[in-house]
Amino acid sequence: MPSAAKAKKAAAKKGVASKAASSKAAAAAAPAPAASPAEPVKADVKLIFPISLTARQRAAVHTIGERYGLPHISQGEGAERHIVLGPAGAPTVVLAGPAEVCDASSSGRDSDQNDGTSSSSAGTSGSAPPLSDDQLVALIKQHLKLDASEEFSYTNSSSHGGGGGGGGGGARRPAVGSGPWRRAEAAAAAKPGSKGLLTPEDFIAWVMPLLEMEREAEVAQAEEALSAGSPESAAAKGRALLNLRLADAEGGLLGRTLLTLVNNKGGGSEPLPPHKFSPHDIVRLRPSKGDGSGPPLAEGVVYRVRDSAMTVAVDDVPDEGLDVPLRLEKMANEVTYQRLRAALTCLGGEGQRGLAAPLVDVLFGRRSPRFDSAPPAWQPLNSGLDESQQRAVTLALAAQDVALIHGPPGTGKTTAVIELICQEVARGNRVLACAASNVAVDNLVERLARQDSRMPIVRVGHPARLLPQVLESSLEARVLQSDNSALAKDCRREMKALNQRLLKLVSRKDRDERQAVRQELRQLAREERKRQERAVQEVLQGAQVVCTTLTGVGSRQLDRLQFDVVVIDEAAQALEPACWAALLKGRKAVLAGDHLQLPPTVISKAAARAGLSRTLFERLQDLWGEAASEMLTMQYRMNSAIMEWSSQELYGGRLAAHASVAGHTMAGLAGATPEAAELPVLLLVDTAGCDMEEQEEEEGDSKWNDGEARVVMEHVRRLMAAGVAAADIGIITPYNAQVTRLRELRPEALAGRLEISSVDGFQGREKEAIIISMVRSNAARTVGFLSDARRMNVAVTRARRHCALVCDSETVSAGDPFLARLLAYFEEHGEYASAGEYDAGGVG
Ligand SMILES: Nc1ncnc2c1ncn2[C@@H]1O[C@H](COP(=O)(O)OP(=O)(O)OP(=O)(O)O)[C@@H](O)[C@H]1O
Repeated sequence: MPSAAKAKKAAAKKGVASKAASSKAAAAAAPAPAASPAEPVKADVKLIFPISLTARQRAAVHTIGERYGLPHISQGEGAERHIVLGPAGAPTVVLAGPAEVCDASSSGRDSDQNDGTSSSSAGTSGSAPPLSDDQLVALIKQHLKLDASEEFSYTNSSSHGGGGGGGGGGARRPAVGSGPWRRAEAAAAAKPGSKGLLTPEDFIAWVMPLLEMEREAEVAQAEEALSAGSPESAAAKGRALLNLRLADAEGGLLGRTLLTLVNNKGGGSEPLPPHKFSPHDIVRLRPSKGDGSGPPLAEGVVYRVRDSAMTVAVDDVPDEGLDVPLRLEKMANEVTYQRLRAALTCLGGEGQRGLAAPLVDVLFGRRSPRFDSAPPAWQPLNSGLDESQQRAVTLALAAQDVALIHGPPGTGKTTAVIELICQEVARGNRVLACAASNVAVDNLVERLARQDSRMPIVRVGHPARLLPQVLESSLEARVLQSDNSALAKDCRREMKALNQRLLKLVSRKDRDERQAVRQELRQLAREERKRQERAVQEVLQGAQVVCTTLTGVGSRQLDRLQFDVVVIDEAAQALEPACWAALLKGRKAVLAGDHLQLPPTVISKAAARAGLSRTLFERLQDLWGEAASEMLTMQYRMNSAIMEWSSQELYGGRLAAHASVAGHTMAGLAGATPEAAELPVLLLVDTAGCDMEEQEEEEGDSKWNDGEARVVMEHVRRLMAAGVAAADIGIITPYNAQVTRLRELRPEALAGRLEISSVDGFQGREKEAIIISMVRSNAARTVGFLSDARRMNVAVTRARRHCALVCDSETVSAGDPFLARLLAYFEEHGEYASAGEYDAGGVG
């Protein structure tokens, strides 16, 4: 290693390692507030906390707010994100960092941790050193004048219930262990008269304008890209594809036609230009030439995207106009907003909440969650369920209104959800199983079918949006198999014959017969509609599990259906209004998710700032916390060195690695060569001082970094030389422009195997080896949205055996304390390499 790089490494190590050590100590102290309620306090100041709080500390501050009845919100985005605790109109106290504790606290604790930072108004500056847990507690007690002897101890939620028939409890029943039931009641008691709680009416009044802002932002984004500029600029933004040729049109997707479009250049063999289309997008097809103002040739849904072809499912194929160069445009999806508004209107009308009325009360904190008094007896169908998964299923089965399953990465929340659904079905209950994304819903359908092939499942959704392997369970496929559907088909056949006859009845003398045929046609049309509707209703009524996306719940077909249980998987990725469409259909709700992974996408920055991206899952964690939730703690993906960073930084050190994965390394992979033994579990490739600066797009604000992209590809070569298959490697970068750059550098032969994607594209997935390209390298030390802890949590925890971080340590460490701790962790527990050596091909 060149000496300059060594010096940089030493300096960087000194700076970040000490922070990592303090973070570890903080995690060990883990001051989540005790769950029991306290007298509401009347604070005469409001506190603004520094952004350097760990995610767990932030969660603790919110819980303290809940506990003492104090307003508490997160404000700002990225580097500006901070928490405000206390009444809105009160004078502000900006908390700077550890020094303040020593200046102002009478406790005198933690003086050894004081690093001399000014306590004045460094405020939300990211440069303030992190507060330890003790310091955070001391500051809160001091400023809010809380009882100094008040204990804030980390509470363990694992004490309620056992699996496989153990556990259980009830609102009036002495809890098993400390049990969630009593905590729920007590927490409810701390909210006398529900004062200060959000009502459904408040929520609707607050969220409707935010949804409108979001709709406008989405429409503006689509329209601006398509009409404000030239078609070429829409294409440059990835929202239009120009000069396409129709290569194929095939029927068969349950009545739709699949149009396959290819690049007109090079006779259709060239790849499509870079674009932002993905399966399920709503699209419009028109001639490539022209200003795009006339009616489109067709509208449809993207069915499949390949490097060199895009397949679109359309309801109606135009008779002509498809033989010219074509343009495909990506549209805004207005239907989603109509459905969200309809669900909220229903929530707003007390009389319209039906069997969900008690649930609504619990979800708005007016009543505490209730649990069965007798322990639920159940025998796991999946005999491999671990203890925390069994506890989660027990809790959800015992719940009468709501239960939350918090599943950190790889801990098997979907596994627990599948077991729960099977158990509910075995009890004769009807289940509505949802998730925000189609992929997540299809995953549920597939895994349910695997668990019990005879389970009557129906997947509701546009066939173009479903994975081929679940088409058989789709509503349309099931409807086609029904008797009523066959009768409807007969009606259509007869109508066709009558229409042909009608065409021939043109003379005056045929008038009476014409009228009779028309009359018959009307009757047949009515009959056909009735049969179709009956077929749909019969299939849906007969299904014990209906699976659909949260948006799909708003479809007309599900209008009158009600369920015993509504299960929402990946709930932390769903907007709260989207959840309501599903929740209003059930008596009880079970939400599984991880609010410490990626939040839902919100396009409008203003709406996100105002709180639209705060999910119901997060809100319920704050409202009921451990009273109604179970955290899964055993993960089945990561080597423990990878897991430990995430566990300490975000999950209070509570994650454990299952023995089957705790020590697995690249050397243990099938096909690994002796070089694989040299691959560390954690690797930091540092570009500091290597002249690898970030660059920015002219249109749009994405960024890329050529130097990093080369280093990443060099590391791919090193992994492959060690016998790692390209399909076992994933490259993650937070910036779309870097995704494009990396794909350009990817050897053609690896195109279908070496996956390169944004963090969002990898959520819920895993690879044996993950390489993260962080891109940011600038003199101003700005890191932008890299500092979002949830994004980085998802990126790192996709890796099973090896995780490599490629970044400029000077920019990244200086830009954000959370990232500084991440780098320190990698250095301390992994290996360090200079990108200079890497770029020259000198490593490995
Ligand atoms: N009890 C168990 N024993 C063995 N393997 C398990 C167990 N539970 C889950 N797994 C495995 O761990 C992996 C992750 O499980 P699952 O997809 O249910 O987790 P998840 O929490 O939903 O994941 P993610 O955080 O990625 O969304 C799967 O391969 C699953 O088969």
